[in-house]
Amino acid sequence: MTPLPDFVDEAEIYVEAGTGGNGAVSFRREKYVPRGGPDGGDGGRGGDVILVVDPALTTLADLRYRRHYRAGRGGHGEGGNRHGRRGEDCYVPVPPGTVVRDRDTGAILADLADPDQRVVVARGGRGGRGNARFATPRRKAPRLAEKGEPGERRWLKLELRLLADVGLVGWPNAGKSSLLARISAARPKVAAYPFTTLAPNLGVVQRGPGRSFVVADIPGLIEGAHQGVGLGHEFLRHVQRTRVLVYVVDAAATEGRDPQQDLATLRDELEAYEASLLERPGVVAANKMDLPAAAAHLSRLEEAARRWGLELVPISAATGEGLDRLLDRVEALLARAPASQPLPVAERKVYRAGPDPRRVEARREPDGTWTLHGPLVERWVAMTDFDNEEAVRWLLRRLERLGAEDVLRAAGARNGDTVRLGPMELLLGDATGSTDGEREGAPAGEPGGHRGDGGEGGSERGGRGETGHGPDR
Ligand SMILES: Nc1nc2c(ncn2[C@@H]2O[C@H](COP(=O)(O)OP(=O)(O)OP(=O)(O)O)[C@@H](O)[C@H]2O)c(=O)[nH]1
Ligand SMILES: [Mg+2]
Repeated sequence: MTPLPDFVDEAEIYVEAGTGGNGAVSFRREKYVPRGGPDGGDGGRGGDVILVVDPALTTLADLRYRRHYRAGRGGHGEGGNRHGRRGEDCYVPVPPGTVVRDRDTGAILADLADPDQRVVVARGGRGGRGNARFATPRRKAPRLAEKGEPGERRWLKLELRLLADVGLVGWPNAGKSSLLARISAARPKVAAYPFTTLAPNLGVVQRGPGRSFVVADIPGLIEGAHQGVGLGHEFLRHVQRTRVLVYVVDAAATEGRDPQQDLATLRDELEAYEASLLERPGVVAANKMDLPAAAAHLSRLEEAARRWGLELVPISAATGEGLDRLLDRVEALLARAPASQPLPVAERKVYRAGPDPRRVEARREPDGTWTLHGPLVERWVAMTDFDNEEAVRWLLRRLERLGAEDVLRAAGARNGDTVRLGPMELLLGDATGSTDGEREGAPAGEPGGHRGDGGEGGSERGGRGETGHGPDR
């Protein structure tokens, strides 16, 4: 049998959410009160592992190199009813079209087709409750606090499926590849579709501005494919994702087969795999019409097609005859075909994450200073004790990871501009410069003022999947 083509892109990764922080055992200490009430805060929730669709990605190749993804642990609670901070989430970028399964149960967790979909695949553990929560009228001084719960962990199996609009199906040698080459090569604007590993089988057909669709040339179907014979299921799985089918039939019967029978068996195979495939809009391309033998078969093939409710277009991938008509027809079917259906998702535990909390915006205030906005930024700034040098440094590192400086500069901020973070004012400087250069940019009048930990050169960082390692994973 033909070896499996590099058609299915797969990867297995291990995801582990952060453990919740422990609750604290602590008692208030006040003057003249020998022993105050319990004031141990709760531990923070562990971070989640979140898959994020990144439309710039086209393969799962990156995930084969880095296989373990862990989110940060929640902070421990502290005295004074201070709760631990939430563990940092870990983001794993995946290409559109990624189907996510639990490796061990096989259950489909998500079908990530939308360009901005995000899904939590491992939830962080709950933080433990501090002893303040355990006080009762009878037990005023509880000496116990909960431990944080472990985060979810599991192995995932990721599969990249084609998201082609049109699938070319047919017997080996019917001329599917020739057809694809022809409709892709005939127009100079056609670009190789960027799925590198899948490139030989995918083409973008561009019929005019804004009128393009993706065609998949699917390896030849043979009888028994639905049982896994030949490329079997691999192939049929991809057919499932297309919206329109083109049945490519060798009308000249060059292999000595009966074209009419070919079409019938083709339909049988599709039906046996999944009956609904028969209802998918389709058109029969009677290929090889340039060969004299073809004419004799045409009327019977046409009749068979009509019985299935399919229109037939005679073509020749060799000469180009009939291709415009075929593509017109395909376009018309696509216009009416429903968008491809996502796969049914098995597990309800998985939820869709909200909008990306990492997004940062820079705003220019009326007084000419800059401020940063975004869910994470705002939370962090609110959380930071600006009198604590360590805390401020922590905040700046976080902001650097989010690419805050790039955002500021993209928004028009220049060296020497002031950036306000809570009560602190920073001067934007040249991060690549020497330490001397950095001194220049030291904020004026800020006790123990800081700048973004300059040396780490922000823009390359904080990218793919590298985020989210908590402090003590
Ligand atoms: N005369 C003629 N030959 C054709 C035409 N289209 C394809 N062929 C020939 O038919 C043979 C098979 O073509 P392919 O395009 O490789 O067929 P395929 O359907 O992709 O085959 P598999 O990949 O094996 O499933 C090649 O020798 C082509 O040159 C056509 O319109 N006219
Ligand atoms: Mg081929």
